[in-house]
Amino acid sequence: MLRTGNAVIERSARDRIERQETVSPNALIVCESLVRIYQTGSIEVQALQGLDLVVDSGEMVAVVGASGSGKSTLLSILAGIDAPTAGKARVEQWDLLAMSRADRVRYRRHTVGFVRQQTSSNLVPYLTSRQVIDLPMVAARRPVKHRRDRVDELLAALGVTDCADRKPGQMSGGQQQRVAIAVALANEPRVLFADEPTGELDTATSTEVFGALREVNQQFGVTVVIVTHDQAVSGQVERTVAIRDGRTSSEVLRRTATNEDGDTHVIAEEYAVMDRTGRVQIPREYRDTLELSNRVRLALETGHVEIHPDRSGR
Ligand SMILES: Nc1ncnc2c1ncn2[C@@H]1O[C@H](COP(=O)(O)OP(=O)(O)OP(=O)(O)O)[C@@H](O)[C@H]1O
Repeated sequence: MLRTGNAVIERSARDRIERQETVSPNALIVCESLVRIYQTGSIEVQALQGLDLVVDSGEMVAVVGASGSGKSTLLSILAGIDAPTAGKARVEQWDLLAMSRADRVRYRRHTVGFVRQQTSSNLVPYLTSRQVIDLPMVAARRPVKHRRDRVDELLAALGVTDCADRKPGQMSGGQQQRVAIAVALANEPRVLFADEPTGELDTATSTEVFGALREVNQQFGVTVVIVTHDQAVSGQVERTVAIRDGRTSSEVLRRTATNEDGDTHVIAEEYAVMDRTGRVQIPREYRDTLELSNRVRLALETGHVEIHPDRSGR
């Protein structure tokens, strides 16, 4: 019981310590209670309403959610394109709420890479692949020899060496997206963000582009965060984070297990996401099935918590 002022203080200190411990030391991206409000005239839209997310260094994560749930807003904030209204957002050592304009330029140039859905908007119509991959390195004032070697390395890693001297109009959609990934990786960012990178592509080409993202994740150790509607894509990453109404609502974790006969299979488990204050969203189908409404009874059992419908009749 927290009756006295001192006890309350003790508890908040403990909560703070527990909070620090819950963020893994390997965390590269940390969002806590992140809020983004857009104001258009007198209308206010809360695109992010207290979103929590942690992504570890080297992870490949898919972010899914209905249209308007806040996925693109989240990615724009993390990529340094948009600024949050409140909350906490950290990528590597950068605090995204307290960056100066110069910091933001440095952050976008060196820490993150971004691939957009529209294949055409990632590239420049009159530049060849070699020239467009070189551009971010010219902006970062990298030496000529380094630039030349890095272009060759990226073209080879993404399987588009044969497209080195072609312009976007001379390449397929899949080839254009692979060159776009190379452009995003030119300055060796820690994180690659991709907003619906396979949205304009057919299934076979989507698989090819997704394979390229996986390849760079493994080969270069770059952390990859993909916003997608594509079930095939989200089903192939180890972690899928679902956003609903501007908050993270659930996560699916996948792992490979081997049975007694030595056969391997993928196990996917869905988890609800609990926020910093202990709030958990119960899926609608569970609420409907058990007729859970505004009041439920909680019971702490050994190793789990039970939620019961309110049968008090009041
Ligand atoms: N610049 C803006 N001005 C006003 N409202 C905006 C702006 N950008 C996004 N919104 C609103 O914020 C909410 C979240 O939008 P967002 O684009 O992040 O969702 P999304 O999940 O990426 O959707 P989609 O899958 O359709 O791209 C929506 O209600 C949207 O209308």
